[in-house]
Amino acid sequence: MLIVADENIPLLDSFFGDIGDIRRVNGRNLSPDQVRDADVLLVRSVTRVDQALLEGSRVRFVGTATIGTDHIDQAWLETQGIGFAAAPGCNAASVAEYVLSMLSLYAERRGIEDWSTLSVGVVGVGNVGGELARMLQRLNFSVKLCDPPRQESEPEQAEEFVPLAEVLECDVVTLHTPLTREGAHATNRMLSERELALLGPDQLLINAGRGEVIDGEALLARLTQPDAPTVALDVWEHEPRINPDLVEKVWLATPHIAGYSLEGKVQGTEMVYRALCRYLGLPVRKKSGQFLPEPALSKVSFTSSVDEDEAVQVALRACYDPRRDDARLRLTMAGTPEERAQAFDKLRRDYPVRRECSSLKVQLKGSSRSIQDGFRAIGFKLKI
Ligand SMILES: NC(=O)c1ccc[n+]([C@@H]2O[C@H](COP(=O)([O-])OP(=O)(O)OC[C@H]3O[C@@H](n4cnc5c(N)ncnc54)[C@H](O)[C@@H]3O)[C@@H](O)[C@H]2O)c1
Ligand SMILES: O=C(O)[C@H](O)[C@H](O)COP(=O)(O)O
Repeated sequence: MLIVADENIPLLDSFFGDIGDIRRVNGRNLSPDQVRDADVLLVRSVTRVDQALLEGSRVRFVGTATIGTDHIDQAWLETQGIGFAAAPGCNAASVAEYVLSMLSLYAERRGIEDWSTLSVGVVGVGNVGGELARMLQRLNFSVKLCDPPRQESEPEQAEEFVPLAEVLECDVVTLHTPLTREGAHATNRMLSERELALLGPDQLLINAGRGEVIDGEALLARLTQPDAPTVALDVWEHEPRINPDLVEKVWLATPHIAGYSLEGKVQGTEMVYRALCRYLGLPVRKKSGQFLPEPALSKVSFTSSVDEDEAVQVALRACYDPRRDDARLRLTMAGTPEERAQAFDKLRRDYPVRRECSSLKVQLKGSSRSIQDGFRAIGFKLKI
């Protein structure tokens, strides 16, 4: 069996080595010739999988080691009887930690002592937005949720949700919707000139969903106005050819790495492996946990005199501080458009190992119940 796989999927040999021969490819430029003789195709978000790529090939199963599926023409795969699996939720904790770090940095930037006084609006309350909202609620933030598809399909939970306009009143608005172009709740350019005009200078807008959910031109125009909101973007229109003018105007700019914790990536591989085993009728023998190395930072300890919020944020930023990724991206902005696009992909391909908060043991001497709850909310392991 031939498995053609994106070279950026980690642990290909460990998970798939005994299922078939693996051919590693650059997912960004995959051509029909490279997949024609494959039985299985494993991709990440940068490969468009559709009729143009697969027609006439031997491919019977496609897996994407990602949460997002907007790069896959699932309807066409179905018409061809080609099996398909994604990795829902694999990197949800990683994205939630990215957002929490943003909140910590934003509170500091604004001189806000207690970060939980910021109100947070979550748009798209699925695996990522749901996980984030749970963490925020346990950390005592006031949280508003916007998810019209869920509001409609879960009438018993309907009062949990508010309209987009109400969420846009929060101190922080964070986007976690998929990219959809059709239907009553299509998200393509969901935030355009009109919605962006509702945001003011004391607000932070974060996009960690898909770039096209915000109209980039409208955002750039809004950011040139004196009363513009603060903006943090992880995802961009036209990746990897992102707009350097937008990077310049954005507060924190990262190259689509919010979900790039090692745990998130390895769980993505594991979920696709499990789905392929099911498809082929093979036993599932491997788990992501067996391949995760000891983290470089495995323990932190705090004394009893520590301030609760400060301790949680120190530990959080020790695991992930987006300013490093922002600095790396800005350094690539000087080149030609082609050099910038290559640099964007290179930053993602060579991404340093980043571990989730769950990999860090926190020792708290003589701590209160509420400080323990704060750490637990984000998934740290506690040693009391
Ligand atoms: N930046 C990153 O690294 C990164 C990582 C993971 C996922 N993502 C993106 O985040 C998206 C969300 O991930 P998820 O795992 O939570 O997906 P999910 O499918 O579990 O949840 C998405 C939620 O968005 C809701 N939604 C759809 N249209 C909406 C609209 N118009 N307004 C408000 N809500 C709407 C859906 O009802 C659903 O509840 C993915 O589709 C992917 O594109 C980005
Ligand atoms: O959809 C996802 O899971 C994320 O956006 C993911 O982090 C994308 O990573 P990529 O496949 O582009 O490496």
